Amino acid sequence: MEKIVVVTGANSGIGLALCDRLLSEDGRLRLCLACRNMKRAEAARATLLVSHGSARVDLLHLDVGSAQSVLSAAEELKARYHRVDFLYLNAGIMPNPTVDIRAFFKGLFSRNVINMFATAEGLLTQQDQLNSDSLQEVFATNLFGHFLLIRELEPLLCQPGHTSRLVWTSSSNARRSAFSIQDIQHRRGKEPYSSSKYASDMLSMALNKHKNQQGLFSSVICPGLVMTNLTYGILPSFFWTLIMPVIRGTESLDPRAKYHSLTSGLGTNYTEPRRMDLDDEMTEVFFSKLLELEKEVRRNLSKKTADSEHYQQYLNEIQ
Ligand SMILES: NC(=O)C1=CN([C@@H]2O[C@H](COP(=O)(O)OP(=O)(O)OC[C@H]3O[C@@H](n4cnc5c(N)ncnc54)[C@H](OP(=O)(O)O)[C@@H]3O)[C@@H](O)[C@H]2O)C=CC1
Ligand SMILES: CC(C)=CCC[C@@H](C)[C@H]1CC[C@H]2C3=C(CC[C@]12C)[C@@]1(C)CCC(=O)[C@@H](C)[C@@H]1CC3
Repeated sequence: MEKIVVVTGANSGIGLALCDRLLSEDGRLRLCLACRNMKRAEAARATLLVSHGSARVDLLHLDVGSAQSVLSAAEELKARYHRVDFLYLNAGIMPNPTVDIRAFFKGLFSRNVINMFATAEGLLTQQDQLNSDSLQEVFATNLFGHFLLIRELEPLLCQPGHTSRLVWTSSSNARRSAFSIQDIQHRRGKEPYSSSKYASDMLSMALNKHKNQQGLFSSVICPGLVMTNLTYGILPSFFWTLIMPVIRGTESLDPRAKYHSLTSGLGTNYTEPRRMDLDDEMTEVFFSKLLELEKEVRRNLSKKTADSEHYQQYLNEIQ
């Protein structure tokens, strides 16, 4: 049977490489590239078709950082497909990253050096902002937009007698201490990326608890440090070329494990499951907070739509 695979943030970096790999593994699948920029999505499709000429590659406009766009994209998916077998929740941002150079050199001569290179703990901060739904942009993009998408796609993901999979592109930068259950959007901190990735680890576990009975399974992977637009936003490419041979200590289906992609000292690539630092009770509280926030975002959207309809009606009347 033809498998339907949807990948968010599929037009570059890890998402595009993943699509290429998926098509190499199974030429019969139907791939949907869900991207916010259709020009880039078309270019990605063209690239994929060069090496997989007969592949079925669809495009979908999806900005995971906008609740309205997520709802429209979900409607479109429901109109196009009867089922989604794999949903890769890959789109992600790390805006305005700053590297703490002092902490880097301090860490270089400490016992924590390997952990520092693998997780960037204590090295990276970002500057976040509010998006058009008044949510923190990193939380909205890396986590909440994907959560809303899953909720909207439940009819395609939870089908009797059928199994569907969610795969989150998380990170070894996900850290419990960067996340606060009192501040799930990370409004007050300086590590929104780390917080959002920890939140996706928790959400994956919560979804397994709540949705496994309905045939929906979620897992988390960490691709390790990969040279993409995201990393080029941290440091320029020539710098990475210089330090990459030294620091390519990469990370990557047990619901409590994160699948880390790693490279040994001899350059052999392998994956290793590692247990995530998750707390059952906090995960449940987080899940209910997301459901509450979902209601609020939906209420605000309906109000916005009603307001613009009234305004349109008013304009029609005065014309
Ligand atoms: N590179 C690395 O070392 C690591 C990356 N990751 C994770 O991997 C994932 C992919 O990142 P990576 O490939 O590195 O970086 P890229 O910047 O190359 O890819 C990110 C993708 O997400 C898309 N995207 C960003 N914001 C949105 C949005 N609002 N709606 C839809 N799509 C969006 C981008 O689209 P556009 O081109 O339009 O910006 C792009 O296609 C991210 O979740 C990242 O956190 C995890 C661990 C390590
Ligand atoms: C300033 C100098 C000389 C070196 C700085 C190196 C760091 C910029 C670099 C070391 C470990 C890296 C790392 C990431 C970003 C860049 C580093 C901090 C990530 C946080 C990138 C995104 C991810 O999701 C993680 C898996 C990466 C972990 C390692």
